[in-house]
Amino acid sequence: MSLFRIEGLVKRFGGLLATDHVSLTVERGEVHALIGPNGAGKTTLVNLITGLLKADAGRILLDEIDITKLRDHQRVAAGMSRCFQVTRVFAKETVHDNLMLAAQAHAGSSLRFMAPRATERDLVQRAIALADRVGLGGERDRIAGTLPHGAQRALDVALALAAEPKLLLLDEPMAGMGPDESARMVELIESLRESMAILLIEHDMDAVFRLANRLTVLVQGRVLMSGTADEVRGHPDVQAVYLGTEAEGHA
Ligand SMILES: Nc1ncnc2c1ncn2[C@@H]1O[C@H](COP(=O)(O)OP(=O)(O)OP(=O)(O)O)[C@@H](O)[C@H]1O
Repeated sequence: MSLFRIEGLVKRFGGLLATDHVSLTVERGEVHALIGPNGAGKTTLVNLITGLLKADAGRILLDEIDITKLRDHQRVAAGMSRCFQVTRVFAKETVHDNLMLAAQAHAGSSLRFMAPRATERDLVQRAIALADRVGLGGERDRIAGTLPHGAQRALDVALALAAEPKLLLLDEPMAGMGPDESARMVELIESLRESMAILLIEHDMDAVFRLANRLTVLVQGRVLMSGTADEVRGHPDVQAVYLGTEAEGHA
């Protein structure tokens, strides 16, 4: 069974079908990229998945649990975590304190931690492990707002990992990055795929094609196709509406 399934999802804004009966699956261990030209409905779909928007029809299942009607924090508890285009890092706190807060929030919401209660030492260990996991082990005492942009995004990923997600949603993780920072983010995402499924929304097509096992192409709210990188690249409709000159450089 697929870890994550969207079935016939619909979202209307007045007369506009922003999400038009979208279905897709994400398997365990998969990086699944969602691509499409501007206005295709990627952001709307992400907001439906995370619970920021309510679907008009259809279902969303995570590990066989129907999460369609769950609130956003309940979806996180069910195993879905999101990284934001706008980072939620507390800029005036240290890297370590940011991670402590995230670990604490998860301990408070996780039944596993309830008995026995997570001790301060457990949380410190967890914060250290999270910093190491995203390559910020040497920066734990640094004030988060003084980190370079790429490192702040890595910290944002670590905050999402604190919830121990089964599915991680990465919404434009490379936005605003130069080539070196992008390359480091690709490595980081690569290192995560063994322990969780990833749904990646990203404009950087080099990164997308390097990372994704499968891609879903959205056009005008509809799924044009889902397939491997080669299948997507070779599909004439995709080339026409998306990878062609019409949308060069855009996602
Ligand atoms: N709250 C809203 N009210 C009305 N229309 C909306 C709303 N949100 C999005 N839309 C419309 O829905 C369509 C899909 O928008 P969406 O932002 O999901 O696309 P996108 O693929 O994320 O595009 P981009 O890459 O430009 O962010 C667009 O036509 C947009 O104008």
